Amino acid sequence: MSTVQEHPTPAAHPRGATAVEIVGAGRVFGGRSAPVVALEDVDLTVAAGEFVSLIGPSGCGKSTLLRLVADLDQPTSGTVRVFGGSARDARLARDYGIAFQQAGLLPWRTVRANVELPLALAGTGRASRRERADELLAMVGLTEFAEHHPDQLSGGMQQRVAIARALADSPSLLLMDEPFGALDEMTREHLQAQLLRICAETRAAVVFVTHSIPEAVFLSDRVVVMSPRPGRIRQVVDVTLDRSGAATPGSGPHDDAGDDLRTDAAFVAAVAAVRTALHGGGTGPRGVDLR
Ligand SMILES: Nc1ncnc2c1ncn2[C@@H]1O[C@H](COP(=O)(O)OP(=O)(O)OP(=O)(O)O)[C@@H](O)[C@H]1O
Repeated sequence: MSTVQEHPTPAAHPRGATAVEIVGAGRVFGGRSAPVVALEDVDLTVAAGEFVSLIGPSGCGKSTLLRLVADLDQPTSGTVRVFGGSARDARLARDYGIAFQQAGLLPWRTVRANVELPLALAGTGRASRRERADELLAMVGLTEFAEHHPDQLSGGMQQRVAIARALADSPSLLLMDEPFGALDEMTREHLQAQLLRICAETRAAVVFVTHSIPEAVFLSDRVVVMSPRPGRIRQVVDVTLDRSGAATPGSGPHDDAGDDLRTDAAFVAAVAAVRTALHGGGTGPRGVDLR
């Protein structure tokens, strides 16, 4: 099993301990005649190293919120700060890695060259780039496909390449929009466990959009439950699980999928808490301590 241990763990980000700070953010699409209020008055702070998932009904603004953080779109009201600066500065400084629903690979580059791209942009030398890309391709199970081109891979395989690319430069922040949505269940659980391990090693903060309640609970320190359009934060569920087992490399081929955690009573209770919040039951305790 490949790990990312030989890459240095980044110290706390030089520009501050808060990865993302969103204050009063709104996004209205369209003209005055038929405006679509995608987001309204969203406040959210993600600490450095924190894993936060966004969950909510289709069209509630999850992707829009992530795009504001990535500086792929701008809020019509409120502010978005990333590591204390503007979202634009963070984009230009390549402070974050992104893995979105569409893999977005460059079709003329090989799989390995796609994974190497963030490192090439950062000026990393050829040998180090190759070593890192091969390590990540092993992690996502695509070693044999390093010399292939994206159109020779299935959609799920392309998505795994995109995840490897997002991790290549060990970013302090990962922005992920349903990155595992197209994968079969076994691969999905394997990559969830790998992602936990990577986050434990690199202390990267993650903002993760998903439709899967178990996935959100398995991965997250906090699950942000959004309401139907106009998207607002309905409830934040704090999830306190002991993930040390799931985040530690195992010795067997299948013992890294966090199976123990997923069958734990505390995990099941957290899933129920998020489900209740999603269905509108926001009257319970804000924090759910399940240790
Ligand atoms: N570029 C755009 N122009 C107009 N409307 C948009 C645009 N992007 C998003 N919207 C609208 O904003 C709302 C939120 O969309 P968004 O994609 O953020 O939702 P989502 O929660 O990510 O949905 P899903 O779970 O289905 O991916 C939707 O009503 C969508 O139609």
